[in-house]
Amino acid sequence: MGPGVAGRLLAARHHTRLAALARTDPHLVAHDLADPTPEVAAALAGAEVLLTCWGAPPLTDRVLAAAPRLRAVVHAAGSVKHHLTDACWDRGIAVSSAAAANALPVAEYTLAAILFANKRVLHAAHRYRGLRAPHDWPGELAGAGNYRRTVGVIGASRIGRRVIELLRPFDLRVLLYDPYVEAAEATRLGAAPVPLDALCADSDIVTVHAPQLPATRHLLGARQLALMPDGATLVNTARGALVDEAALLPELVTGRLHAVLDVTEPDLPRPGSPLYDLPNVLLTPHVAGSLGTELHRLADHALDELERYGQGRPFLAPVRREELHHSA
Ligand SMILES: NC(=O)c1ccc[n+]([C@@H]2O[C@H](COP(=O)([O-])OP(=O)(O)OC[C@H]3O[C@@H](n4cnc5c(N)ncnc54)[C@H](O)[C@@H]3O)[C@@H](O)[C@H]2O)c1
Ligand SMILES: O=C(O)[C@H](O)COP(=O)(O)O
Repeated sequence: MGPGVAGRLLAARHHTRLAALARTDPHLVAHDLADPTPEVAAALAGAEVLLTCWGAPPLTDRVLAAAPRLRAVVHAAGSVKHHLTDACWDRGIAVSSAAAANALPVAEYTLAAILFANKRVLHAAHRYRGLRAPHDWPGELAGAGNYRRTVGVIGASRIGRRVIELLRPFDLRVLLYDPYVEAAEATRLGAAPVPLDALCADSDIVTVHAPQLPATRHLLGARQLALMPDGATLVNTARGALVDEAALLPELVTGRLHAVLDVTEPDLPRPGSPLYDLPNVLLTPHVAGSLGTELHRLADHALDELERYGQGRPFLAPVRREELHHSA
């Protein structure tokens, strides 16, 4: 685990818990691979479990060769794609990640974005700031409200599924586009399965939850964006690359569309990008899933998994080899 990340991720109680775990099971060790001291190399040689996170160096063939006793890897973050290789599965090493735990905060952010978009909160706040006298108040905001509005969810991923779940109590129609999900499964989740173009044309809010893959680059391109109704909102908490930003910008600059963007491409828009100032855009710096206490959620999840491993129980959130190749 990288030292900076460990500092943000592990609260004092986690260090205490980790130390207690290591005491109860002498084979359970967690060390900082970023600091290749002889002591760490020796620890690696005896390590049965590794705890990794963002910022940790990838478990290359060299690291794996230096850890002959390694039986399990617990990744206290999302996708393991940039941290592990097939070699882990070839060696039968059990892998767990906190991607499922990370899904809830992102889904919560999305729910908040959807509700605020429907209530036209951004728009109202912007107008309110410019008011000089009460009689300037714009009155009813046309198109505002939840009643009978439609949310289009792209991707029945871990996060997409949680979003659909969180939307259940509201008076909203939910559409789902996911080429890998059967219609019956979409219906069971509580969403109507539709093709991508139909989702864009029929949704007041389009929210993106697919992984970044070659096939999903610019999934929302000029055609899909043009299909979105006037005044519709795009919510992107997935990856900037899924949306063709060059096609999105004019739609935002004219005010035809609104957007809530936690991710962009690159993640921090270039200096001077209109995204920073447009009144119809809410821009956040990739924080939907990993802000403050949410990092502690990931640490708690990872320590639960370490504890289960120590007790000889299977992981709650095992990662299949296929996720290396299909996940974000
Ligand atoms: N903003 C944040 O803080 C934050 C945090 C965590 C994850 N993310 C991002 O959110 C997205 C979802 O993450 P996840 O862990 O839920 O993903 P995931 O790994 O669960 O997604 C896999 C699923 O996506 C669906 N999918 C695959 N290709 C698709 C396509 N072409 N169109 C529609 N659906 C498709 C399939 O159902 C597949 O099972 C990812 O892009 C991830 O990087 C962002
Ligand atoms: O934005 C994200 O996807 C989360 O911060 C998790 O990232 P990761 O999947 O690359 O760990």
